[in-house]
Amino acid sequence: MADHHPENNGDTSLHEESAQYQNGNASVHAEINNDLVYRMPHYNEMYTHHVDSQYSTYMQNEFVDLSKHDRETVIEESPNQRYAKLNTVLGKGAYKVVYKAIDREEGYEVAWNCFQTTKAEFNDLSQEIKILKQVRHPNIINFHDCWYKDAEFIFVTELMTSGTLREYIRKLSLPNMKIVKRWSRQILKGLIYLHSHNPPIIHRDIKCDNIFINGAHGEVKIGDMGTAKMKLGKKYTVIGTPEFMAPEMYEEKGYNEKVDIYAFGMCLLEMVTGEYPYGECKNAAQIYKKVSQAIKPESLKKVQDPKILDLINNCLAPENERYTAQQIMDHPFLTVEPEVVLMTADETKTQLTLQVVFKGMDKLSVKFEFNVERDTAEEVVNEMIEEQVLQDNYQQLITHEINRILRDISKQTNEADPNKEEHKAPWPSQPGTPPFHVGMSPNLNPHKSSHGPSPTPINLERDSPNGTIASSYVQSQPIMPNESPRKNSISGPGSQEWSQDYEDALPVKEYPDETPIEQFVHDTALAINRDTEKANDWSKKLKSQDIMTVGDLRALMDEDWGQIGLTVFALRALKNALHVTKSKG
Ligand SMILES: Nc1ncnc2c1ncn2[C@@H]1O[C@H](COP(=O)(O)OP(=O)(O)OP(=O)(O)O)[C@@H](O)[C@H]1O
Repeated sequence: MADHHPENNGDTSLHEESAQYQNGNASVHAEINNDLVYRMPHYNEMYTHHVDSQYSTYMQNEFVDLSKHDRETVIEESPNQRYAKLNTVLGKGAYKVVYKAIDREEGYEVAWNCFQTTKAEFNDLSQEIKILKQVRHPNIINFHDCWYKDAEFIFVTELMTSGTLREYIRKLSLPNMKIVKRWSRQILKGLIYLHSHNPPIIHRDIKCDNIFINGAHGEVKIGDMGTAKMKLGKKYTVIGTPEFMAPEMYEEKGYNEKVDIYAFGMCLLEMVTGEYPYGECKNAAQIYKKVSQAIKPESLKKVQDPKILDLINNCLAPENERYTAQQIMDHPFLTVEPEVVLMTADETKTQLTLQVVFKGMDKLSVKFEFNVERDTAEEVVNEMIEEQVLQDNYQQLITHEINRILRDISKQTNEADPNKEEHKAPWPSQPGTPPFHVGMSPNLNPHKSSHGPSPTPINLERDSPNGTIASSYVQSQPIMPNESPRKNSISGPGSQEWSQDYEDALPVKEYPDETPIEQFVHDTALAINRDTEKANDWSKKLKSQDIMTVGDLRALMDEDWGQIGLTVFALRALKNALHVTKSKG
């Protein structure tokens, strides 16, 4: 066991004299008559020096060696016999011992937490327990059941398979930004949920040791929920983990859920630097001094990325300036860069179904058809932007992504058949080649695509037997838990949506041939949630081609439709509306 020496380096701040300290990674767990109790945050480095002998019995100098447990056996059962505790210790903290257990009803492995306390303190927790049982969120460790037995408060929670975020950070040395973003978003989702509770649920001890990982799916969940109050019930006052404590927590003026945001900022700092915040401080007193003087951790100087720096600085700002969890989620650092994935391709790899996916976000993904011989990435992306199914800031990225897929396909096809001329496409050949600008399109077809001044006829019917769909897009809703995927749902920007049978939304009245084109266009645009401005734009384009009435539109030949200069989406809507009015009228 490592020796613990009280450190005194001349600082005269609070608690200094009695500080027991191992190194910068220790956490303060308790304050006993002004004495602070520290422990190493990682149980495998358990050098806890607990003044409270009741806990020090199992805390001091223990190292959990899971390899000793070569055979798992049931050693205890819950009063209702649903949960069976195994002899495998998952971990030990300053307060809890956590065992693996089995939920016999569901067949899941669960975590059996043992927390020493008195019956009176347990009874005091009834309100917290009630709330904990209601907390249900994919990014918060589930609380299943609890009871009191032999001076222990025992509670069963969801089991996490891959340890804590802190251990993961150490394992990966420095996680890449993609992982940091993914973890952060999951933590924030949990915090948004907790803070939107009425009254807000404050975690009070957010830190990388209390955030758990399921490695197989990269799931991240906030743990150690509600134990702040339990720890308060001890005969000393828990003050949290100083490195992660907002300044207002040190004061006795009260605090709100923003303390979790401050702590999240410190977690983010640890994630991006791999360093425990305030590692330069030798004890909690020094940390307290810095925090109270608004001096940020040294490791913050290592953060180069201006977006991350801005975000962390905001989290560490004074309470009234600090962002909410939702505002952090909307911060530019955490906005997700979408990817384009190839969903399906026909045998000749000409007709593709592609999808813009915002991974890990509740953003709508956009699915669209792409014909390699007729469409270009630029045109399709521009069209999606014009139709407001894609934000214009993604223009370059999505164009680049589509071209990347086309390059891959072209490469594969050439490898399979090097003599096949038409697949020697002029796609950008270097991975880092800037995306094409409009007008520099890698169009394979000398007759141009379905858009613009093209002599190539387009068929706007989705279920066209000859499959000559140009680029229709289908925006699909994110699949929420307990919700089955919506089939081919089409939605406009935001939450406006129209379903696959959107024809029902189209105008039903029969439009006589002499109906002014504006009226028909306006009704159609409105029915599919497009605004008046869009309708006017469509009408203008139609009129510029001398299409003044519904009769003029009906008289158009297929190839004429391609000359109107409207997006495929608009053309489809109008054509379908004509078809619907005819069939319904
Ligand atoms: N749900 C869980 N699934 C798997 N392992 C867990 C779970 N909860 C806790 N553990 C393991 O048990 C260890 C001790 O838990 P924890 O850190 O929450 O205890 P604690 O006494 O509340 O400590 P602290 O107050 O410092 O957070 C953790 O480090 C982790 O390894």
